[in-house]
Amino acid sequence: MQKAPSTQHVMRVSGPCRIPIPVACQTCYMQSWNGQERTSRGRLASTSSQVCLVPLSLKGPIQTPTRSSRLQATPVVAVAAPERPTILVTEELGEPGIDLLSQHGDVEKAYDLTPEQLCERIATADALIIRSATQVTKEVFEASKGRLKVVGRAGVGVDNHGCLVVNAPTANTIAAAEHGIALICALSRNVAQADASVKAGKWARSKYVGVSIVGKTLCIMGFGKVGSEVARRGIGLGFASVIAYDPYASEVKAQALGVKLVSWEEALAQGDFFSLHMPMTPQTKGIFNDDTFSKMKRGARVINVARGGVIDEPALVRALDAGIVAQAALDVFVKEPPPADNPLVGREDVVCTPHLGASTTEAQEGVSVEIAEAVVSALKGELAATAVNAPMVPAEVLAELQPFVALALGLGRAAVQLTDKSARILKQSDWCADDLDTRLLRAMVIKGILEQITTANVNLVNADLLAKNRGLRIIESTVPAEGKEVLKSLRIALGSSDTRFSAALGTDRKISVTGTVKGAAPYLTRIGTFDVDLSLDGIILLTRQKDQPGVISAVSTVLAEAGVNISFMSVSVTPDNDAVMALGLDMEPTPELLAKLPSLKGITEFAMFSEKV
Ligand SMILES: NC(=O)c1ccc[n+]([C@@H]2O[C@H](COP(=O)([O-])OP(=O)(O)OC[C@H]3O[C@@H](n4cnc5c(N)ncnc54)[C@H](O)[C@@H]3O)[C@@H](O)[C@H]2O)c1
Ligand SMILES: O=C(O)[C@H](O)COP(=O)(O)O
Repeated sequence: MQKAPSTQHVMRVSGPCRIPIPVACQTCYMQSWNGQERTSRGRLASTSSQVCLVPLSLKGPIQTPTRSSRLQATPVVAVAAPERPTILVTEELGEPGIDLLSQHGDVEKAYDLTPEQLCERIATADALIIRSATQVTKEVFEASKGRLKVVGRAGVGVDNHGCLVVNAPTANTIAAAEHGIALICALSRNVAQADASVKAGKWARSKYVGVSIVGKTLCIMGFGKVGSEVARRGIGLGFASVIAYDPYASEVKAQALGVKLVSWEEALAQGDFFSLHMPMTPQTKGIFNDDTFSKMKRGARVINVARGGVIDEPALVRALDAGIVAQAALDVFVKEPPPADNPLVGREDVVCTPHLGASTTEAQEGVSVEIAEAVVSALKGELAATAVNAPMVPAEVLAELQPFVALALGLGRAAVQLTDKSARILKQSDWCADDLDTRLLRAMVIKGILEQITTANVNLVNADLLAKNRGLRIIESTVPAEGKEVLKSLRIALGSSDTRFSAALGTDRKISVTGTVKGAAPYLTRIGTFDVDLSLDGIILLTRQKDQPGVISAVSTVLAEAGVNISFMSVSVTPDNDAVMALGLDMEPTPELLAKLPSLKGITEFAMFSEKV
């Protein structure tokens, strides 16, 4: 790809920085590698925004994307970090990824394991990195006995194991699209068959007369990352028209690329070359069946670089035999590798490759880094942008919720340190309750509560399950607030008769703490019925006293004598002279110091909690 002479198109890096993933230009949707410079350690470097490198000649008509088309859904998850995790890699991974993983944990490469061997090895692994040949079954999760925290790549039904699954969703997009194009060309000109024939000593020129692409219609089935890149390249190849079927695709994106979105029936009736790019789901399983093939033009060509299971293989054999499908090119199969008796493999009218879509040097380097960064970030307890078994939160919403993540965690920690029972979360928001997807915040509240009373790693995947297992009932409600903010405040109420600080009881007799975000920092604004104003950071000492002269100085003197510095203070007084004082301390007071507090004049109770866990 050459540098465009002049363009204002800007590439936005949606993943964490420094991952060499292809990113889409926000204006023309062209994907390019986000960074071509190598750092001194050989890694690809990138910046968070850069100029689109796509030559203008390759760009489709330009449309301004809508707000929704710009929103990228981002799954977010945090898991707790083991000190030096063991990372088991069961399939070949690029060296840049291995290097990165080795900086954060002990990497064990163990290729070609049998399912039984995988179950044995998994018992000592905190993270597992796989490619498509490794099946992570229920047995594998059971054999891990809860030690496995994250699987890098893919998995089904793992939510109940509380194990996060992350993948590398973008780094092989271009490679797969290029393979699709390679197969279209190979198919139309019989490249593979002719090559085999020459190598077998033949010179069969008339046998391998091909068909031209010019004047034909390329039909993209599944207009996602790979599909749209095949479409763009298809236009460059000279197809007369490129159409796409994808019930969920953006019209704006299609228009920008010069692709016409059509119905299922129209697609089948109009396509000459069908390039399949939909994921394997219950809806797409065997979607290319007898009925589908019967609706195609006679002599259609089918290219599958997606998943073998979207084609009903016996139906494709019948369609080839009937001449409805003239040729097929298959990179993927229902069972991989295909068994020797798979009738498709031996046919002259079918070109096969062994699941090579992602197999370019560049893509594998990119994938290795993308997955390594995702696994390391998950193990470090950071928000994992490529989690696949976690709720999707649009990037824009995530940006607005982000400051509330620390608040939710802090309030959960604060509330449970004042008691420990079931929780009620009240959100004050200007957003309609249905629009406010706050599963992330709920998970953080649960994490704040549970991490003090269990050793379990709480994350977005397992939070609800762990809460349920601990008998922690979470009730959420939202009250309207004025303004445009996504959230104004959060109130956590814990139902308990077992109160360590009775001033924290609200009018509903529940331990309650309320907070907000000020300048991106979490603040506690109310404890029980007392208004406070303190940053949720570090060690906090709460005292309750009669509002009378000398109490504040007595407490500060005791602290000062022990060398404990007060970083901030907030005092709230009710009309009947009941007062709560909140003090931020630079260091944790000793038990001896705390024992002196009840004897100080006016102090009726105190509690201390830490926001450093
Ligand atoms: N052969 C390889 O080595 C290789 C490499 C990369 C990706 N893949 C596969 O290619 C496929 C596409 O990957 P991607 O990264 O573009 O995914 P993607 O999620 O970006 O795109 C998939 C698209 O399919 C659409 N879709 C979903 N259900 C559909 C349906 N019933 N009919 C039509 N369209 C439907 C979605 O709306 C989406 O736009 C996946 O199956 C992926 O596993 C294979
Ligand atoms: O799903 C994918 O990313 C592709 O099918 C590539 O699979 P591979 O990593 O096993 O080549």
